[in-house]
Amino acid sequence: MEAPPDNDVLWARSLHFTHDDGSPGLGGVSLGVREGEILAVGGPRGSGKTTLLRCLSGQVRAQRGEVWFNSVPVHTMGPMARERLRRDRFGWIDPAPVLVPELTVWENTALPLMLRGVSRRRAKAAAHEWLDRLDVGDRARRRPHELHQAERQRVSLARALAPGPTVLFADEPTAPLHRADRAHVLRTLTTAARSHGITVVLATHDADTAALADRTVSLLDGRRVTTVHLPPVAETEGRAACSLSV
Ligand SMILES: Nc1ncnc2c1ncn2[C@@H]1O[C@H](COP(=O)(O)OP(=O)(O)OP(=O)(O)O)[C@@H](O)[C@H]1O
Repeated sequence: MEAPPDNDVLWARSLHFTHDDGSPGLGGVSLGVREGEILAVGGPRGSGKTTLLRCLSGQVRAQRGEVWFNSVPVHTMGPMARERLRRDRFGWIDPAPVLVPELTVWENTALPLMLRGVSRRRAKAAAHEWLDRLDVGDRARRRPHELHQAERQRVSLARALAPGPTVLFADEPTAPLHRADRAHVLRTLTTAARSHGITVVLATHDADTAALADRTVSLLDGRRVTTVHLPPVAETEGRAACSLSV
C-alpha cells in the first residue's frame, strides 16, 4: 500500500462507490487536498459531489479505493474509529440546517464541543463567539423554530466551525440562502477557515461559490473531469466550454 504525499491532509485514490440500490455513485475518483486549502468540488446535480464528500469524511466506506487522512488510512478503519475521527477532527455542513429542536441556538452550537469533552462554560463562550461572528448572536437563547431558514444555516456554520475542525466538509452550504446572504455567509466561512487554518472541502454547482476556493475539481457522472474554456473563435459563436474525462 503506497502512502500519500506528506503535504496532503486528505488523499483519495481510485474511489468506487455504488449505492445500496445499485445506482452508480463514484467511478474511480482520485484527489489530494492540501493542508489549509479551500477545495471546491463542482459538477452538475447527481454528478457525485455528496457521495465523494461522504466517502472522504468516513461517513460511508467506498467499495474500492483508498482514503487517507494525515497519512492514516481511513478506508481500513471500522465504524467506531471512523465515528471518532469524524467527531474529533471533521466538521460537516448539510445543504439544509439540521439542528436539535429542543435545544437553544447556543446549546446547539456548543454541542459538538461538549461531546469532545470541553466544559459547558468554555463551550458556551466559544458558541457565543461564533454566533456573533455569523451575525446571529442575538438569537442565542432562541430555539431553532423561532429562526428564519437563513439564520438556522448560519447557526449550522457556527456549530461546524466552533470546535476548530481540521477539515470542514460543506455540502452546498449556501443552498437555502438568498443571493446577498449567500455571499456574506460564504465570505465569513472562507475567512474563518483561512484565519484558523481549517481545510475546507466544499461541494457546489455554483460558479460564484467555487470562485472563492483556491482550486476546483469537477465531477461528471461520478468521475473527475477537466473543464476547458475555449477562446471565442468568432463574434457570433461566443465562448465555449467542454469537459474531458481524466
Ligand atoms: N442514497 C442513494 N441511493 C441511491 N442512489 C443515490 C443515493 N444518493 C445519491 N444517489 C445517486 O448517486 C448519484 C450521485 O449523487 P450525489 O448526491 O452524490 O450527487 P451530487 O453531485 O451531490 O448531486 P446534488 O447536487 O443533487 O446533491 C446520483 O445519480 C444520485 O441519484
